[in-house]
Amino acid sequence: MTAPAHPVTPTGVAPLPQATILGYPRIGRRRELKRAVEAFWKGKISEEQLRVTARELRAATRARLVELGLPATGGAVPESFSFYDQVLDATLALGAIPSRFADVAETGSDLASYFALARGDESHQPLEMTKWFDTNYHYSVPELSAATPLAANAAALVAQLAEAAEQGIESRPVLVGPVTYLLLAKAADDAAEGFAPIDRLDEVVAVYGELLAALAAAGARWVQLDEPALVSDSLSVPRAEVLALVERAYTTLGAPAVGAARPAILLTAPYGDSSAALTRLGALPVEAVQADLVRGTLPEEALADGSLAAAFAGTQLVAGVVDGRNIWRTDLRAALALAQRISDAGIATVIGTSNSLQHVPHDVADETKLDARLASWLAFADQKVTQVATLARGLAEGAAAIEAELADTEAALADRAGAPGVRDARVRERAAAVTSADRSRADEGARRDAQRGIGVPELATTTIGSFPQTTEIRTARAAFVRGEIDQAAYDGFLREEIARVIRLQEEIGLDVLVHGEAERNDMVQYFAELLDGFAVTENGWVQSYGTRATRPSILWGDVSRPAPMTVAWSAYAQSLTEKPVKGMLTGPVTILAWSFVRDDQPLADTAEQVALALRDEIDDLVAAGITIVQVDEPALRELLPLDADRQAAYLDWSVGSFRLATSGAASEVQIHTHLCYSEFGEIIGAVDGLDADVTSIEAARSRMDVVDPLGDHGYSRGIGPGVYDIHSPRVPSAAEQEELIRIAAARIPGEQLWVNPDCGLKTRGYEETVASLTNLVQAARAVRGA
Ligand code: MET
Ligand SMILES: [Zn+2]
Repeated sequence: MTAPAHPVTPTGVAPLPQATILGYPRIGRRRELKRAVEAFWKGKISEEQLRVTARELRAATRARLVELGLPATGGAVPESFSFYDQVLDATLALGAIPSRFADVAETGSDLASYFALARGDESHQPLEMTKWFDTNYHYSVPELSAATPLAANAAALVAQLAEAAEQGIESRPVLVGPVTYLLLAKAADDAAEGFAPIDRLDEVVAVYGELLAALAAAGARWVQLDEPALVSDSLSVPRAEVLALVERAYTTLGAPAVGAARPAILLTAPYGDSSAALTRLGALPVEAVQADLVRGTLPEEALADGSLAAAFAGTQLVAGVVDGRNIWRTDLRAALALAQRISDAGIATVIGTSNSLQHVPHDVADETKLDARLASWLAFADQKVTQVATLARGLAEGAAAIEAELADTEAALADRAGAPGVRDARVRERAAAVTSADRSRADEGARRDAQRGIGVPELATTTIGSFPQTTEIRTARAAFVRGEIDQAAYDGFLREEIARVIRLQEEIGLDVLVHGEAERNDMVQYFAELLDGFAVTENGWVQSYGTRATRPSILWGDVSRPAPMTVAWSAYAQSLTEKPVKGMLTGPVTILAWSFVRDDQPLADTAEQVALALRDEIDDLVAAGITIVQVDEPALRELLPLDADRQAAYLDWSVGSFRLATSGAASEVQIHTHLCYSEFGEIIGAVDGLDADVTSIEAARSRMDVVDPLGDHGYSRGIGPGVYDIHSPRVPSAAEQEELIRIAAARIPGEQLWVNPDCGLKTRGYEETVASLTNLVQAARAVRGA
């Protein structure tokens, strides 16, 4: 026999089964992984013990997925485990250890270097962390230069495949794809001027080729490569170019060198609309392509004229019809109809999720305290897997085969639509009556004059709101939640805490004080618990980064405010001091961004309802003697759609909701807002559009970089660029903070400039906080005196 004339492609590999998901939560149903990893960091368990826990968790996940209906063989079960972060996993698989970590890589075990990259150590700053697409998940940013080593390391992926095989499961390894990996990476500090990580695409693709060969040798039938870069207009290269890069990478990966083998490739495009690219993706030499059909749409024309089917000849299309970003039961009939249309066009169709289920909690069944009726409308990860399996059966055997499930979901959806609280006539009438006058305040000059009475000096010093959340605060809250102390005792504790924080700020000499937010477990959940229309979960944890998880609230109904939420605390704080105390609220966009939000009406409508509740809260704060109110919108940038076409509409409603919340305030009331990041180039117009009297932003790490664009934009109201980086326990000296104030003062007039930290202080300890704020006040005084 002669050598094959063409590369060994996986022709003949069994197609992907008709049901799959892109990934599954990996922190464990009771956050087992978090506990094990943190115990390992503290030296309480050994590396081997941690590895055992991780292995058990992975085994339990695979078994659960099969139990829920994914086929055990054929690659339907994804390997989506990560000790910390999937982008960091790719960094290790590529051996792309930044040069500044070379010493760690030489000495430690793989796992030790992994965590050193993630968290840093005495001699290394950790990799930077930033938000993953438009989610609230944060990944570890790869750092590359032309010299960063690259060497395939498939050991972890191969080991997982073998574990699965031992369980009798043929699983599918998952990796962030090469184009997305490089577009999310940043140039290392030691990289040459002008170097961009994507310059190394061909080399990186070669390493992916080696990884695929190793997986094929270990018996993998399928591999999943995630390329969400395909749906984003917010990357360093235009979207059309991303597609061209993907074509270049996968043309190479799809046709390996003569004689080399690879698993079948599932290329995914989660988190957005890939419809414009789908025909070209189908034509690539890969065996399956996933499209997010929740956020995205189908290319209808190409579907109708047969060109989509032609491109997908020999390629399966994984229809992401089950929403991996939200917790609602899928409308199964609509999802089936959508998948059926693809299948009817002659395309081999697989039912899938829109993205990895890592963004939703494990299981509705773990919620014992949730209202049973609300629970019946929900689907967490496990329920979504079942839905995927059900839809696959419907697609294979016809709708009649799943009629009971279709009817059951329909009944739940109908029940939800008509349930009390989902639509509240009073809330709707009020929202319908909103006019543009409700979104505007007097002009800023008039406001400035009216606010002189508050008595704020030039270069006024303040903080962002929260003071350290001490163990005593957490202990008291936990005791209250468990019913061990009563409301009166808990309130008394909080009043003492507020009094202490006010005294402390007076001693330090700050100009505008805060009450410290000790009563808040979380800046969104606190409001969710007090507003109608929200529910909170017991075990609905979702990974935010590394071992950190949050429990987003569920916004299920029309939102209204049964009673004031913050007034008693703010009024009490104000009663203790002559200085102004800022009222402190979380804005509508941030409340939506950090909750699971109803999917039966536009986000814009929901934001209006939240805004109206906040508007009433501001009225009540002002009536209680508060003269400054801060409405935090740290998530304004995060919710910006990845799709450029949708950005203007988003900015319009998000700014509109903030203005609706704040414009009821008389000119004498000073409205502040806070955004905790500095890259707001694309949204600077929107930040201006909020029309807040004062905006505080993060700026210390970038050394006030943001001040110039603000000046260029002609920003004319108050601005507080942070001079104290609260992300580390380090105490910035007065001289250092003074220098930053001077950089800003060179560009921004003193009466516009505020002096404050980058963000809230809740994660800091008291000792460092007091020292840093004392230096901050001293720095401001030095600049004022000059
Ligand atoms: C993530 S922004 C935090 C703002 C809030 N007021 C705080 O100080 O904690
Ligand atoms: Zn912040």
